Amino acid sequence: MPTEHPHTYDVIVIGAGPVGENVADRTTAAGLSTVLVESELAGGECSYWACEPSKALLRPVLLRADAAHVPGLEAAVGQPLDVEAVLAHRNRMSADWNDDGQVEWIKSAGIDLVRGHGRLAGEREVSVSTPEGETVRLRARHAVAVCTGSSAALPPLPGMTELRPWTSREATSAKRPPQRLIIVGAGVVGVEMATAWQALGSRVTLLAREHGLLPRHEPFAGELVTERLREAGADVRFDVSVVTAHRTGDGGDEVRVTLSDGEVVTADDILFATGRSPRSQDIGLDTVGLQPGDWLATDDSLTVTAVPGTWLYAVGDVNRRALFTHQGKYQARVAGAVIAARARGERLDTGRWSPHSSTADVEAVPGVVFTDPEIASVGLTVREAARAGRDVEVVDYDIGHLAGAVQYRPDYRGRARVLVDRERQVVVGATFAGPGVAELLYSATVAITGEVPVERLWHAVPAFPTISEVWLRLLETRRDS
Ligand SMILES: Cc1cc2nc3c(=O)[nH]c(=O)nc-3n(C[C@H](O)[C@H](O)[C@H](O)COP(=O)(O)OP(=O)(O)OC[C@H]3O[C@@H](n4cnc5c(N)ncnc54)[C@H](O)[C@@H]3O)c2cc1C
Ligand SMILES: NC(=O)c1ccc[n+]([C@@H]2O[C@H](COP(=O)([O-])OP(=O)(O)OC[C@H]3O[C@@H](n4cnc5c(N)ncnc54)[C@H](O)[C@@H]3O)[C@@H](O)[C@H]2O)c1
Repeated sequence: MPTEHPHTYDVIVIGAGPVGENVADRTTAAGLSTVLVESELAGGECSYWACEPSKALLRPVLLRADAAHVPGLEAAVGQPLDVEAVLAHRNRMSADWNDDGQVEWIKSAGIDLVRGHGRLAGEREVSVSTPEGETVRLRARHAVAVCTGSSAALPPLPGMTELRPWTSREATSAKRPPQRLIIVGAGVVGVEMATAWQALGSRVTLLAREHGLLPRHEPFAGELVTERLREAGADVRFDVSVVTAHRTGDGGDEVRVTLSDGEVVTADDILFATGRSPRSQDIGLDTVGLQPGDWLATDDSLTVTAVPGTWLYAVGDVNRRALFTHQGKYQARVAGAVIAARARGERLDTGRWSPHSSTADVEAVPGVVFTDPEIASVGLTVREAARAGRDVEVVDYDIGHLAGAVQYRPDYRGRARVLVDRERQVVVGATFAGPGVAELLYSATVAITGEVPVERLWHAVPAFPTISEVWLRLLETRRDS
């Protein structure tokens, strides 16, 4: 039976992933009473089945790939990885799938937490089905923020239940490496998990329906990752899709996949890394006139524009603007400021790059793919610039020519590209592909969001001998071309 009197808060946040937690933090800091509703583990996908465990699996792999090529270290790192130790580290970095630490933080920030499945129940109302079988009704004075994230999207193949495929959840939490692993999908999850499990002892077959890996990146990024994956022993195939997939053998312990080119591939497990779906199927969208299962479109203030009254917000993966933790947390800071301003009756400041406008998740989304080599990108690619009709200069440089790169790893292979807006003379896109480039990305992000004139970049002098000298070489290449 529903309880009689709804609990009233200024703000209700559905979903205590990294994004929901940050919305709640900002609204609480602004003096608004806030409740978080969480159906699984506070901390969300990122903490337990995405960023944290995947990077914990990859860090030893990438460090070893670098160290194995540094003179004097080959022998020291020549042994196979200690798989048990890597998996134990992964478990620790996932807090052993226990959210006590997060709950403690939520309490210490002055935020209330209600455990259970939250659903919108009309304007400013949320009903929560608790694990105890009760229904708790919540009412918001000002805002409801939907921060329910995304889950793995599986292709519509027959027999999926019997196939028992891995999604990103199993790929990041598996207790041991399968002997053979088929991975379907050439995006970020596919290539990162191929890199990790191949190094941890699985024989990986990576199936791309595109003609290359990482189709949303500059083509050279996917080419370098393909080269290294093949050197590591992975079977990387392009232009193929799965026609049928089923389990065979004793107890169904073998997966048998027929491909569009007629080939048959077998393995112990199969991972579908084929994109994401919004977690919006069962959150009461129909009670506010929206379609269950849809992504929640917002304007730059993160307000769901299809619902009148500026009380409903969608923040993080569920709005599909930029599916990254850091970008969702950026949106959370903006949404928190917007909710607080509206609650105080203030006018919003919604110009580009202003406190109430989520601008960077359109103009300058940084992302690192933690493969060997790392791929770090922000802003436009050449393909995106062409699609948007932007007139850009494209400047390329071979990072392997840098003294800093050779110091880093004598066999360094890598490439950098920046796109310069011809009219405004500012950088609008950058991609770095090579070992150790992840930490370069912030410099490019500052150049783009700060709209730093290219001529001024000559005065930003990179230290010798570092990989950052790539900035100087890119400027010289542009000047001399
Ligand atoms: C394998 C993998 C690796 C990744 N690595 C990175 C990385 O290195 N860096 C990076 O920036 N991004 C990475 N991402 C993306 C990142 O995980 C997401 O962008 C991020 O988790 C989105 O945060 P969120 O809070 O919007 O959603 P989520 O993290 O999905 O959290 C949503 C929360 O809402 C809860 N919830 C859902 N429905 C309800 C409901 N009805 N009631 C109550 N609670 C509900 C869920 O239980 C969950 O806790 C990775 C993704 C994957 C799949
Ligand atoms: N390091 C990071 O920051 C990181 C790591 C992992 C994931 N992520 C985020 O998570 C998001 C999801 O990643 P993802 O790799 O699942 O999705 P994605 O959209 O990046 O890639 C999906 C891939 O699957 C392919 N695909 C889709 N349907 C298919 C089908 N039916 N058959 C064969 N191939 C199919 C696509 O062509 C594409 O190559 C990313 O957009 C990224 O923002 C970030």
